[in-house]
Amino acid sequence: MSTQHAASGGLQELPEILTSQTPVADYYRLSLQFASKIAEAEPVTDELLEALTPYPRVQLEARLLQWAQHTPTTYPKRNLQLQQLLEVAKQNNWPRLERWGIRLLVERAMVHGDYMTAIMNIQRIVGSASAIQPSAGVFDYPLSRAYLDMADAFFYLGDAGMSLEFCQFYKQFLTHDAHQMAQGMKCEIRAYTHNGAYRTVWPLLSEFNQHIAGFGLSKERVEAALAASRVYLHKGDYRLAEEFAKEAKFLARHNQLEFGPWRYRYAQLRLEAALGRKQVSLAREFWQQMLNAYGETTTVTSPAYEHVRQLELEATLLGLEQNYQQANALYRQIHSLEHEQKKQFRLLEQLSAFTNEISRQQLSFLQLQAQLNKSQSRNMKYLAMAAVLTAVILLLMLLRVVYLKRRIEQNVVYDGLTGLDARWFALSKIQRKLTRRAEPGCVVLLDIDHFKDINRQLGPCKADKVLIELARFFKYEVGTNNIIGRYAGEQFVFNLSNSLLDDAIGFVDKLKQALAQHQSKAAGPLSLANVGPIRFCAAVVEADCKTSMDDIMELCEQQLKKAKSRGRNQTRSASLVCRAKCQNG
Ligand SMILES: Nc1nc2c(ncn2[C@@H]2O[C@H](COP(=O)(O)OP(=O)(O)OP(=O)(O)O)[C@@H](O)[C@H]2O)c(=O)[nH]1
Repeated sequence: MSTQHAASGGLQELPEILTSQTPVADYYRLSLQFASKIAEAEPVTDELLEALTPYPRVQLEARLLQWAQHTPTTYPKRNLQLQQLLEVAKQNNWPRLERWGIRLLVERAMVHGDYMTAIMNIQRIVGSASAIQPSAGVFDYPLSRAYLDMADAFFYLGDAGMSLEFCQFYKQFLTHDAHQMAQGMKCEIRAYTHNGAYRTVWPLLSEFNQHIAGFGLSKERVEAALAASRVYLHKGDYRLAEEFAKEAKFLARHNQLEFGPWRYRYAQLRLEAALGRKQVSLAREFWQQMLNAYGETTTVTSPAYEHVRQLELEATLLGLEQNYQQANALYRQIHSLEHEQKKQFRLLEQLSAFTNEISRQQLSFLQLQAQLNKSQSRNMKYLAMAAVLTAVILLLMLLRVVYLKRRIEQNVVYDGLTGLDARWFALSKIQRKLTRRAEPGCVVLLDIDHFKDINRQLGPCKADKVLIELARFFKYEVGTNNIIGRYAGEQFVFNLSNSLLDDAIGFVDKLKQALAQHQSKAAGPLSLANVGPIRFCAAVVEADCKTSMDDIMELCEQQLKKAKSRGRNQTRSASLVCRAKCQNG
């Protein structure tokens, strides 16, 4: 177990905090104490756990450590305890502690040969493990480590194919890490050897040798020799298997690496080679060496698996020694253990079939959902397009309606040819002006002389333009303070506010002169330049607020008729003013 712990990292930088009497200082002091406990591998005491009560995350870390420190004699009872700690980590969203707890659970399950539990728990972290470095620490569960554990669990469970897959996952993880690559290769060699795929094993073994030679990995050289020995054993070449086991022993001794687990491994390989060659006494010797080495070591990867292997080897040995009774007893034991494992394996198969079915259904559901989403989005697209199109059509229709309404309004309110106010509109405005004012004003009705001749001379279209130009001219002269409208064909009506009768007659005279001048200046395309002098007769009627528009216009028409009867270019006037005071409004 590593002696480094993150909690001690920042402590040297914060001496004041450590000496102060604040809750934060307490926290750091206790963290320090906790870190030193890990470093010295002292048991986490209940007192320490109690002292850590105000700091639940640190306390949970200490609880996990305490769990890990206990010898796994009461598995799986204590397993439940660990599950509870994991639940706390999960509820508080402390993912690293959760992963570390799962790792402890997996390690314990592997030791007890409970490979299925191990596999199921590793699956729990695969989605959440973020740390991938092999050095991510013992207080976490890096994904690379999880894959290797998965490969081991499947191998010991007897599924070398699945094991191989996880070896390859593991190998692909950190290709730049020489040790990890070597471990991945070993993992693959083990699976291929188990499956008897020697054609694949040999090149892989030589690749492994090249790899470790390139990095000077002396430990791995021992491993390579052990792996080669295992391959030859599987092939039935016991002599070469013995040679490579001896080579492994030599390399380990040469590199001062001869420690328990390896002594156990090469003794086991030599025992198997001796059994293969039916060298009974030699096999018994290696058997003893193997047992001695096993006693020295506590770090055999999977004690449960090794236990079965040992039983198998011992049974074979006893068989060769013709001690059939004991051999049979051992075989029965192996059979029941294997039966247990097979049960586990079958359960696992059922589980994976079940999870595969779920994944398949999930997949088809997702595909269906994707299709639905696709067609839904396509429908939505069409719907949106139709909505936009309808909106555009409606908008265009609305604009058309507004336009037509305005046209209708304009035709009603304004004269369509000249743009002046229509007769009724002009008269009602003039009436309003008159009634609003106290002073009388004048209304003028004028009629263009001999317009019939202009029509005849120019034709109706050009005569229209003459009318338009005349309207523009009169509007300009009358000014914006007064109202002017088209009364009928070539007749115009306008008012002169605040003008007495004489002023209005004067204005009409000036208007006649101005028209003559205007026409004389007119040139080019202007229609006024193309006709003879235009003159008009006018009727000027003075009125006030009391007179009705009908009376005014009736008088205007009478006066106009009189003017015409006198010839052309005449003006006639009359007054409807009673000379009494008008009331405003
Ligand atoms: N081009 C055109 N001619 C119009 C329009 N309205 C009326 N007229 C013409 O104006 C002429 C009016 O004829 P009359 O009422 O006899 O009057 P006039 O020819 O001006 O003769 P007096 O008014 O008696 O001098 C007719 O020929 C109408 O066709 C119009 O909007 N456009």
